[in-house]
Amino acid sequence: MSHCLPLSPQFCGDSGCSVRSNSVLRISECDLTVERRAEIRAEFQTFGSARIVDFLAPDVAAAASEVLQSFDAWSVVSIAPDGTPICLDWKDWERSRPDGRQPYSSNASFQYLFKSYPLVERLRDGCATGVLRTIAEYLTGTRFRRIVADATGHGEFIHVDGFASRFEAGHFLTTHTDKQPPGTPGIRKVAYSLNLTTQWDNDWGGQTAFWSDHDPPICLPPTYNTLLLFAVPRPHSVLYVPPYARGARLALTGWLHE
Ligand SMILES: O=C(O)CCC(=O)C(=O)O
Ligand SMILES: [Fe+2]
Repeated sequence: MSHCLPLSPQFCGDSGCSVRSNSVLRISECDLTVERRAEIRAEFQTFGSARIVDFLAPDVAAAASEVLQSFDAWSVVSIAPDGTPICLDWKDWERSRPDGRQPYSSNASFQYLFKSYPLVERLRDGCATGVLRTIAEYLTGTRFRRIVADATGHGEFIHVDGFASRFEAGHFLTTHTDKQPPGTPGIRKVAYSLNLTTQWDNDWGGQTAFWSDHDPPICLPPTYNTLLLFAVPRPHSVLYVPPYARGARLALTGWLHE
């Protein structure tokens, strides 16, 4: 996946997005029993993926969901016909492509179209604010890395990146493995996706699908406040959100690097 380039603080673009941020993150590590942690690890080791429900404290998840719902600093990301990644402010995208739900046609086998916000980059350049900043600090901190190391049986992770995504009608992400783009730091070992959509209809697409030559596909609906972890590389996609979908699929996604 491509990501928008970091901006300098004067160009943050989300200065209007002041949010309450005093909630203290009380997250799964303390809440998960030893048995539950062992179950999650066994699930990950058997299936290459695991889900942790009720991941964020309820007030934190609700605040983040609300902020992302009314967020304005999205870029539309996609791949241009010549194969170059696109990352355009969503308003410019709509101006330049009045039917913005239609992706560029491309000969490439990989294509995507959705709204993205480079949360961890914004944390680093000092632009992330409010509850999103709090969560970004948590996701890049040692505690989250320890939880994921425990849940997956991996060794220590050295680096975490992440972005927020918003999939609306017409959006999708075709099959890819999350294999490391050349020149980026670390080695991706585990992908995470924390869903923050409060209400989602199964008929609205947006499921995370895992594909295999040998096993039946696995199709996971975006479940609110559930953290999905899966091993990298692994073929997966986010299914097309049809024109009749009335909601937006909101998630925080990224990778833990070894
Ligand atoms: O949001 C998801 O479920 C997965 C997203 C994904 O695969 C990606 O951004 O690379
Ligand atoms: Fe992916």
